[in-house]
Amino acid sequence: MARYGNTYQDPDPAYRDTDHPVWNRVERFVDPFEDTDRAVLPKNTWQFIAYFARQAKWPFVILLFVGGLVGAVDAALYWSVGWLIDILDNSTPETLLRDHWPALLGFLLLLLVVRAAVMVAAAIIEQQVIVPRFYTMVRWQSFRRVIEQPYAFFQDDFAGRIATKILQAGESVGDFILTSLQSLWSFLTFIVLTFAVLAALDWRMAVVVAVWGAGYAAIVRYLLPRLRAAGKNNANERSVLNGRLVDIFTNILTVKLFDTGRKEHGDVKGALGNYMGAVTHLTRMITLVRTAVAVLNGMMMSAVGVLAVQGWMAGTISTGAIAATMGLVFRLNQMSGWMMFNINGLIRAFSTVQDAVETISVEPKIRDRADAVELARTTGHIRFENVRFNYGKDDTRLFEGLDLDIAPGEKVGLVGPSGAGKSTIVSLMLRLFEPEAGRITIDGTDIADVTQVSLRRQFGVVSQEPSLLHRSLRDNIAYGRHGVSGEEIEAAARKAKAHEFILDARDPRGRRGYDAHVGERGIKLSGGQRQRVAIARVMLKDAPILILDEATSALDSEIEAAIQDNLAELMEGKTVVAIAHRLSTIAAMDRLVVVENGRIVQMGRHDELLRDEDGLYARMWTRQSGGFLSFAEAAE
Ligand SMILES: Nc1ncnc2c1ncn2[C@@H]1O[C@H](COP(=O)(O)OP(=O)(O)OP(=O)(O)O)[C@@H](O)[C@H]1O
Repeated sequence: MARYGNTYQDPDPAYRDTDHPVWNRVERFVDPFEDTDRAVLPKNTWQFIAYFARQAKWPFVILLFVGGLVGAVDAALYWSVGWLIDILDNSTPETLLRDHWPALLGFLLLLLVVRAAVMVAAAIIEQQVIVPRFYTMVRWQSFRRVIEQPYAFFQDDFAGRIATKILQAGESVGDFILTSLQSLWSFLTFIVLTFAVLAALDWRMAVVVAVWGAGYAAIVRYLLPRLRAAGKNNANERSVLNGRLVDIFTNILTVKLFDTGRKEHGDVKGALGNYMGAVTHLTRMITLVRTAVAVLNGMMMSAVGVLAVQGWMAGTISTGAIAATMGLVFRLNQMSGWMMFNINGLIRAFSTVQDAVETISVEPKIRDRADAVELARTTGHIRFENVRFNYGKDDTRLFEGLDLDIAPGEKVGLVGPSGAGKSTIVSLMLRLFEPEAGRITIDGTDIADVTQVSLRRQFGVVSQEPSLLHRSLRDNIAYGRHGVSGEEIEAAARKAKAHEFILDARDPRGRRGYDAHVGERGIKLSGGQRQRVAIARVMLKDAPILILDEATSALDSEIEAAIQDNLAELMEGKTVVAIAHRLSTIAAMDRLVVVENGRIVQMGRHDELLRDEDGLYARMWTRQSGGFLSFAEAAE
């Protein structure tokens, strides 16, 4: 029987040929879904890069070797041209093959086999191992750390920005190492070999190359930190712009309804302008670099050329040696121009990693303790003991010495004006935030001593605006419990009065009923329909504590009445904490807790509270019922 909920989804069948016997042989070098037990990734950018590089050590060691060989083969080719010219000069068609066939064969092999083998090895490691697998490994491990961040972390950042950081981390770490090992390393090898060849011919030419190398290093050294700073600015402005665009499109309804003055045009223009400014700053640096390199290279090539011709005239350098020398320095010129782009790419990749590290390697403010225990199914006895809490604001305290004891199976309604702290009480129970002082216990165990997963297993939460994931309705309901059957999902949907509308559902891609997808590119559900799906999800979860945060606010009275019986069944034997502005929906609870400005000002049953006519509850009740609605009516 099919089971649903929290199951790993196999890759799309279209990508199954990734299990190819030949390709896989090399691709298996890196296991993208392996992980270490390190809780927080390194905060230092270099250490962050090294941390991942170590996990794919062998491909990178091979690449280091191959990168060096690329430079050596390149130098050998130019040197061979000179050698070829000299032996042609000194041979006749009759003697050429007879005297030089082994060397000529070697040259042919260099061209035909060695060069190709080195190139293919580099391509395989880069394209088959690093790009698909190593990138995925970095992204996977980054995602796993970020998802462990507490709720507040996600409230303080844009969802799109966090997602981008995870994606970018993979490619930037990979690109940085690839560029260093391939381009930079083979370039350095080439310079050293060129220097050696020229030194053997004429020490003055070697000095020219050494001076050129120092000049090149000076340009890099002077402009590198500046380029780096400009690159970081660039990445920041880009993500601000991206965040702003995503924010606008996420809140498009508000923008459509309120932004009549086209304020968003101005804001986007501002962000685009800043981004362009940062880009301009960066590109100016790049132009300066290119100019400096062009001038320096021109001087180097002319000097070596003059010295080489002088040597030929003096009879110390052969024609072939001139050809080899000029070939080497022309190649150096070509490489150095292109290396600047690579160095620029290297810096850009580094600053992107730096930027991503600031999001990915943050120490989570709330973490399971090392000795955290699994909380077994509780009876739902919740206690707040002398809890002090604010939302990181120094001046105001929301809760100061809050005490609250909710007995197992008790049904408690939290009541109070907007902003009183009702939702915060619930958030603290769920450990979405942590108290500054005091403690919260469930069945006598401090919730700070248990794993967050086992704590949240105790709770079924239906909130005012339940969010549904962009998946099928079935998966959304099955999200409540791992491995449920289709029948159980349907039974829960029936109880939550969701079954009927689900049967009629059809998403834009033609999937119907429980298979229809919800969300941005799926079917659009009304607030009430979403709440019913969320109620079905919680019914399946069957947790001992039920939190109803305005759980039925979006339902019309008819539907509400229809699911009320099932809600009563759902609440049976469970501890319930309900928040509702519509007091009539919670008037029948065992106890009402009235909160005002973070303090509990009244507690008792509905009728008891009404007796205190000047009390906050009686005043709120009178206002809502217009003074006409009796408790008997409300409790019906
Ligand atoms: N994430 C947050 N960061 C900072 N302050 C917050 C945060 N959430 C709530 N607050 C503040 O804490 C106070 C209590 O908010 P809370 O949401 O608990 O009130 P509430 O009684 O549930 O209100 P409502 O009935 O309007 O939902 C409010 O002043 C609110 O502005």
